[in-house]
This record gives sequence, C-alpha cells and structure tokens, in this order.
Amino acid sequence: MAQPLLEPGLVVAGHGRHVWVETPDGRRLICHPRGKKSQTVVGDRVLWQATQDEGTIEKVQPRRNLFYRQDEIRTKSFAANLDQVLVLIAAEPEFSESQLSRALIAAEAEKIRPIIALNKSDLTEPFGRAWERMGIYRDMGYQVVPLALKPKADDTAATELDTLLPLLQGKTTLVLGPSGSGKSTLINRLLPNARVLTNEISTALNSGKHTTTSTSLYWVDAAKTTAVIDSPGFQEFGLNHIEPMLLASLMPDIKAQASDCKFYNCSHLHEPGCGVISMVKLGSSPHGISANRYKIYSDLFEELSQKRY
Ligand SMILES: Nc1nc2c(ncn2[C@@H]2O[C@H](COP(=O)(O)OP(=O)(O)OP(=O)(O)O)[C@@H](O)[C@H]2O)c(=O)[nH]1
Ligand SMILES: [Zn+2]
Repeated sequence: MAQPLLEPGLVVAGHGRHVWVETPDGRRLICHPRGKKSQTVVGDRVLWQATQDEGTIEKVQPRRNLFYRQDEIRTKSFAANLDQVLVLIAAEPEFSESQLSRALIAAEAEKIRPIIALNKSDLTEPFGRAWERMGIYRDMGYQVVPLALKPKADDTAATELDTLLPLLQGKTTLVLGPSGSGKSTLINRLLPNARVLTNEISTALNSGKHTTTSTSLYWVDAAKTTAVIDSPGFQEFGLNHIEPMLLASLMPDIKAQASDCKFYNCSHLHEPGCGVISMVKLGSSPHGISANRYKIYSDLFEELSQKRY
C-alpha cells in the first residue's frame, strides 16, 4: 500500500486541541493532533494528512522559538516561529512596568526582538509622562515607537501607521498588550477584515457552540509575507521555564552591571561586592538601575525560585 500523502501547512489559529491549518495554496481546514500528547500552536509549520473533510497533524517541524502564556494553574505554549514581538502600551490607562518588563523578558528568553509601541500620543500630557517613563527602556536599547492609532480629537496627521508599518514588513509579529492599550484598534487598522475572520475562526473551531476567541495569525499583505499574531484576553506571560539565575542576563540594565560582581554566581539580591546592588543606589542616572526595575528583578527572581515544576 502506498504511503499516505503528507501535505505541508501553517497553523493559523488554535483553540484547545483543534487548530486551523492553511495550505500553501491558501486553503484552510481543521486539523486534529495525532495522539494525546502532541501539541501544535499558532505559527507551527506542520505536515498533515487528509481525513474526510478534516485533517490529522502527523508532524510538527522544528520550531525557531516558542512563546508561553500562563494562568493561575499552568503554563502553556501558544505561538511559535516569531520574528518579533510588539508590546503595545498606551499613555492611558497607565501601563504596568512590571507587565512590560515581563513581556520583554519573555521575548529575550526566546531571543526574539521586542519592539515597544507607545499608543495615544494625541493625549499630550499623559503621553509626555509615559514617554519619559520609557526613557530607561530606550537607554537599554529597546526601540520605542510613538503611535496614535485612534485619536479622540480629529487629528488625522496623528493617525498614520507610517512609523510602525515598515517595522512589520516581511515579518511575523506577535502583538501583546494590556487591555485598553489599543490592540483591537491596531489589528482592525492593519486588517479591516480581522473581526470577520475572528468570527469565522471561532465558528469553525467551536462549531458555533461558544465564541471564545483564540490565538490567530493574520496576513497583513496579499503576498503573505507580513503576518501579525493576536492573542486576545490574556495578561500574563509564561516565565516559569526561566531559571532564576538566568534572569539578570535577560534584563539589559541589570546585565550591564552584573559583570562587576565579586562572586561569579551572584544572585544580585544580597551579596557583598555586587555590581548590580551598588548601581541601584544611583537610581535612574545614566548608568544606574531604577528602583522599580530592581524590584521587578528581585520579585521575579523569588517567583521563579518558588515555582519550579
Ligand atoms: N486617544 C486615543 N484613544 C485611542 C487610541 N487608540 C485607541 N484608543 C481608544 O482606546 C480604547 C481602547 O482601545 P482598544 O483597541 O479597544 O484596546 P484593546 O487593547 O483592544 O483593549 P481590550 O479591548 O480591553 O482588550 C478605545 O476606546 C479606543 O478608541 C489613540 O491613539 N488615542
Ligand atoms: Zn551581583
């Protein structure tokens, strides 16, 4: 008997154990994983085999990287093979530096370039304050892009996406952002049909039973070279897979001082002669570490030390 034909595909949406796979010629079909253990996530390149009108995933190609999210109970992978992560925050509501730092650490851990976009530049005063708070992140080398995705005032000049679009071109970008930062506005501006697609995906994957939104990959251009991945409604990134002793190397401001420590295995929490601790005292002077960032470091170190599973 001839070997059944395996076809290539890209996972473009996932919900529970069912995924939507897109074929190179643009067809989309529901696929189920083979066996209980195997798991596929959005962005996975797979080989699948047709079964009646659906498919079975036979093989997941090796991943370049993998991103995690976490809820109260467990950590789950949810997106793979990313070129970059766009962390969207806004002048209002005031963003949490802890949440921002966690997103940056998650990206660093997978060696994915993060871009920070600060939305609502039309809100002059809060934006000015927020832009200032971003100063230390710019000093760390992160690119921070100002945006006005949907200004309240009728200021059309400010609505341009010109600064952002070239950064997305030809890449697969995971868009992350806290509620209210303008993520839906961004997705809708990049792809006016996204909402329609979301409904289509929910219907396909849930047979219309309920409409829990899922992580989805959208093509921004007709040639399918530029993609954004949207993962609605989640707050926490899975960081539990990170060794606490690696944390400093994933935070550029801490890392820059960690070579000055007396002990090679310094945790930068209490050791004498610690290069990091001495720089915290300098606050956010050019080479200092802000008290806020150091607190984020020590809190997260503690968290990662406790939750080892
Ligand atoms: N002033 C101003 N308001 C904006 C801008 N971009 C988005 N908004 C508004 O901010 C609010 C939140 O935007 P959404 O796109 O719904 O934000 P979201 O991140 O998807 O939030 P959730 O729907 O809660 O996940 C909406 O009222 C938008 O109209 C902007 O550039 N300037
Ligand atoms: Zn140290």
